Amino acid sequence: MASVYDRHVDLDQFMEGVKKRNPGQDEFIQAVREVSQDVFEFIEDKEEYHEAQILRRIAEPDRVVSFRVCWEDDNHNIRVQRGWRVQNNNAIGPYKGGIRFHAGVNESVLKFLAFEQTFKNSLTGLPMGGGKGGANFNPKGKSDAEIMRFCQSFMTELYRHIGPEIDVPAGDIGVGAREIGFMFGQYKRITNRWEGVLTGKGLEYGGSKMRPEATGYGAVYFLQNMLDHARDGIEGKTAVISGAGNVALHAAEKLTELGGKVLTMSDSDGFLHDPDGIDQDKIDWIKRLKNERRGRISEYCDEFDGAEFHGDGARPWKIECDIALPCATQNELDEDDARALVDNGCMAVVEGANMPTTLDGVKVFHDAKIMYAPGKAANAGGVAMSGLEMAQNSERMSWDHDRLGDMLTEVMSGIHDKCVEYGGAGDGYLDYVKGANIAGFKKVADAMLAFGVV
Ligand SMILES: NC(=O)C1=CN([C@@H]2O[C@H](COP(=O)(O)OP(=O)(O)OC[C@H]3O[C@@H](n4cnc5c(N)ncnc54)[C@H](O)[C@@H]3O)[C@@H](O)[C@H]2O)C=CC1
Ligand SMILES: O=C(O)CCC(=O)C(=O)O
Repeated sequence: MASVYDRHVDLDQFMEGVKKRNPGQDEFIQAVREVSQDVFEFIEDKEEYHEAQILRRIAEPDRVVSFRVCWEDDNHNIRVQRGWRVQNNNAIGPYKGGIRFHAGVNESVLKFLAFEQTFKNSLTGLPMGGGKGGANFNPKGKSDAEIMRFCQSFMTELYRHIGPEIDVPAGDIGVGAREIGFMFGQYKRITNRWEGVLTGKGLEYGGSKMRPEATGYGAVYFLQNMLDHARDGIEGKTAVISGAGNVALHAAEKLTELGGKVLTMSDSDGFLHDPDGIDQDKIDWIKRLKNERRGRISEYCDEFDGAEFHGDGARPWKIECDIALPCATQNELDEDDARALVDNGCMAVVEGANMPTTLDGVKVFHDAKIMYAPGKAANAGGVAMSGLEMAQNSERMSWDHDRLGDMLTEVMSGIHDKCVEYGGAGDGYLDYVKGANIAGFKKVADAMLAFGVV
């Protein structure tokens, strides 16, 4: 048995070590395995990466901070939640990544997200390291005042760990413009500093145009690049989308604009199927439902004739489509779902969410040789726009919509190019997972080599 210090452990021995060091952290172990299988192949004949134990170091967060978040609900009950910030790696820039408020948040989920973010941020070409944070707080059904008190309490601890040159959080599930506003206000109050410490801010106080749209639009631009590469296009294609949040709605909007027909959207209660297509007017209605009335997606079927709701947490993957865009959460598309998509003729899967497909599901897509873009490549438009928000804050300027739109399309096609460069499978199939993993790894690894043993 090789020791953990042996620089020539194989993939299985490496993963045994990861499992031992991170007991019970299934999501984190899954994310490390997905990256490691490609990176091991890439570094096979590259002694410098083995010697410096680079992969082992990237898979060990620089630090994980956890803290108590105490707040008072509207009935004057004292509530206690746990908050975290995982600072995974800052080799190429300040830690950067969203904050998630969701009942299912735990250390494993945030470690997997921070690990993935490290490679994603590297792929954007911008100087950002990888981090992620959040709390096991369920915002569903909470009043605005409760959300404000929770955000203020969360920031009252988090502020000491972040800063524009240290770690710059943003939104993620359960954290949108409202929550970023409350957290930014509290940071400013505590520190007496106005600085670009968060991204996804409102336009009145340093936010970037295009940030709300960037993740969903970027995913569709990535799809466009994939289809171009295969000499095809979006016009006339049907799409199945999960989620009804920031990423899902903007992906639906851009797909519709480019001539695609969106058939489904979902939330944790289930999914709606609208065979007539969810057009821009319907998307605007869902935006108001989710962002203003904070209602459930099932209400759509009371409003629009011909749409059907599938409840009990049902997922939309059995609906026949050309394209699938999982845009809700991790592990929402398993092996059976993947098989249903392939059997129904789906030609491309593009991940708006982070790690929405299980490892067995990914294998189904690869075996069937359909186009499959992992989240770290396809949903990088959001964090790329956040990087541009940081740049605008640093130079005290605000760039216009067209300039930012052009930069977003350039970043997405740059990521596609990197996947093409590193993702060739030898038989003509383009393995986007391999391409994204290797290109994302190489930049971070080379920076770490330059620093020596730190
Ligand atoms: N907001 C951003 O800029 C980025 C978000 N992402 C990823 O995209 C995904 C969605 O994030 P956002 O749209 O920002 O969040 P959001 O909070 O705006 O929307 C999340 C959506 O997912 C649904 N959802 C949450 N948990 C679920 C569950 N257990 N089962 C089924 N549906 C569930 C919610 O009902 C909601 O429709 C996440 O995986 C996030 O990490 C990735 C890159 C950037
Ligand atoms: O904009 C950001 O900093 C983070 C976005 C994010 O959380 C993600 O890419 O998963």
